[in-house]
Amino acid sequence: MPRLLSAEEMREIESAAMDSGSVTGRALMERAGQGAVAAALSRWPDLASRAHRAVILCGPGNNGGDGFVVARLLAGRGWEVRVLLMGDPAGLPPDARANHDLWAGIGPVEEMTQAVRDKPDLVVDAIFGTGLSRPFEAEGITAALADMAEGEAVRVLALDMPSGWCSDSGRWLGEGITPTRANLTVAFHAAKRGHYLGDAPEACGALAVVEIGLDESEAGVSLVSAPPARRLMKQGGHKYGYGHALILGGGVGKGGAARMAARGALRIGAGLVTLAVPGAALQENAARLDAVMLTRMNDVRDLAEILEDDRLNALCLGPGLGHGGGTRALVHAALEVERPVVLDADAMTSFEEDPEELFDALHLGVVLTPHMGEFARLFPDLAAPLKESPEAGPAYSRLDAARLAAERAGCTILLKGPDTIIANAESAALHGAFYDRAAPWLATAGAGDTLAGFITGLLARDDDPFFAATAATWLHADCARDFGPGLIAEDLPERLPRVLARLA
Ligand SMILES: NC(=O)C1=CN([C@@H]2O[C@H](COP(=O)(O)OP(=O)(O)OC[C@H]3O[C@@H](n4cnc5c(N)ncnc54)[C@H](O)[C@@H]3O)[C@@H](O)[C@H]2O)[C@@H](O)CC1
Ligand SMILES: Nc1ncnc2c1ncn2[C@@H]1O[C@H](COP(=O)(O)OP(=O)(O)O)[C@@H](O)[C@H]1O
Ligand SMILES: [K+]
Repeated sequence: MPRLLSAEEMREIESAAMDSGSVTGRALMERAGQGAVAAALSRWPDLASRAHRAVILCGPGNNGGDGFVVARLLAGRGWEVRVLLMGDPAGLPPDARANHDLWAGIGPVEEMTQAVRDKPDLVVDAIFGTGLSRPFEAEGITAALADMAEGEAVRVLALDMPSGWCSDSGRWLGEGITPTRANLTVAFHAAKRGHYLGDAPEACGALAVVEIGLDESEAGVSLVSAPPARRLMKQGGHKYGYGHALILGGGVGKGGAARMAARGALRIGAGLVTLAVPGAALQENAARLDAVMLTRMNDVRDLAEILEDDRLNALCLGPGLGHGGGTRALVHAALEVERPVVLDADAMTSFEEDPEELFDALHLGVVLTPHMGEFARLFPDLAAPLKESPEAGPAYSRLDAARLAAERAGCTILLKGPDTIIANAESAALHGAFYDRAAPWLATAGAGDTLAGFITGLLARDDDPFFAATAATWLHADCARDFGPGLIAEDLPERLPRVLARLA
């Protein structure tokens, strides 16, 4: 899986390469500028066909240095280029200063005033990249960038990050100031976490990652990519070889969520799936189910009895289960048998008065699948800082919150959203439903129930919670993308055969 870096990890990789003598900072900066120009011309071929007008906004650090390189390269293509600098050239770091001086031999460096009134063909935002450490305070500039990226006439190219967004957290560091936007953001060497977190992906527009000659490394967190087909296909054997998932369902008239989870678990390849519901709800469920089996479970004693069959090797509790003491007792019984368990929705919310009671009972085989609301009920102190405006970068992120939660809970956490984070004590990964993987159709009732079913089905086949959570998340988004507009949650399991066939 591709790696997503923090600013610090990026600086370490860069320093290690420079210390080894394999590359200089100047060379990296030159390649960054070249890569940015190439990415822009490839995205907008009309800009490649003849000379145009550009305004380059350079900041006080190395991001600004990249901007001077871009200015020089565009001028070399015959473009009319204006360069505006924020701050004093004497304060620029050495490589940026050198590129400033090269540009100064070609054209003037103007002071960046509050407003950018020009309407050129291309504006390059090289004000701040990974080094932004304080809130960005220039409303005139940020509003102009946002405006231009919104309109049709001017293309906004951001170097590394649209300025003002924190590249570690994807959060806007400028309370009360209009957030910047770009039409294309070019990241150097690797994408940063902020390209896939929070509201920043939307502000980035499109994302291109350009190679600048640094070696691949294991630093960072994974960006979830397609799961390996070999772990998803069936190769002979008996249905019990693919596990038997048990999904607990709700009472009369409340069975839809669990039925969708059950169907998801079966479609993703669990050998067998059984839905356990109260006696009163058996009939209505029987009328809606065929391949999914049904069993009666009126209370926790029934559940304990059902679980005596140890072929039931993955459990799902939550969708439509109802809040309260009854659900808490079921969760305890499910956790006691120490089998892989997905706890979703009501199974988590039932512990909001005393999350510690839940944490004490969790084990490594558990996957908790909260959306932000549910997360805040179980981990209020970890969620609260995400609601306050950050005062400095790098800011606390959803990734930080999910990792801390996983540590506290001692299991795998899957924090849902367009940016979904999967974390446990050993690993963390981020799935971004952005750019060419946008899946806005997942914002529909029951999408989460289906995801819980996908995870449970994979856990029945392969008891690795981190794999199950990441693979299910990728497949879930792929099903939504494959279906497209008009998606409702029931469609998700029905798209799995196509998505799986494409992977094979
Ligand atoms: N690390 C690397 O390997 C490479 C970095 N490159 C570029 O260098 C950038 C990082 O450079 P820097 O670390 O110099 O960081 P930046 O250029 O992003 O900004 C840092 C500068 O801005 C100042 N600053 C931070 N917040 C401010 C605020 N709110 N108002 C005013 N000033 C503020 C800092 O004091 C510092 O002088 C990357 O984003 C990328 O564009 C590229 O040249 C390629 C290689
Ligand atoms: N705009 C979006 N883009 C991508 N994925 C989304 C979006 N909105 C929601 N999702 C995904 O859809 C699912 C919704 O789950 P959840 O909030 O639990 O809904 P429900 O309770 O209705 O099932 C999650 O997997 C979430 O990551
Ligand atoms: K920038």
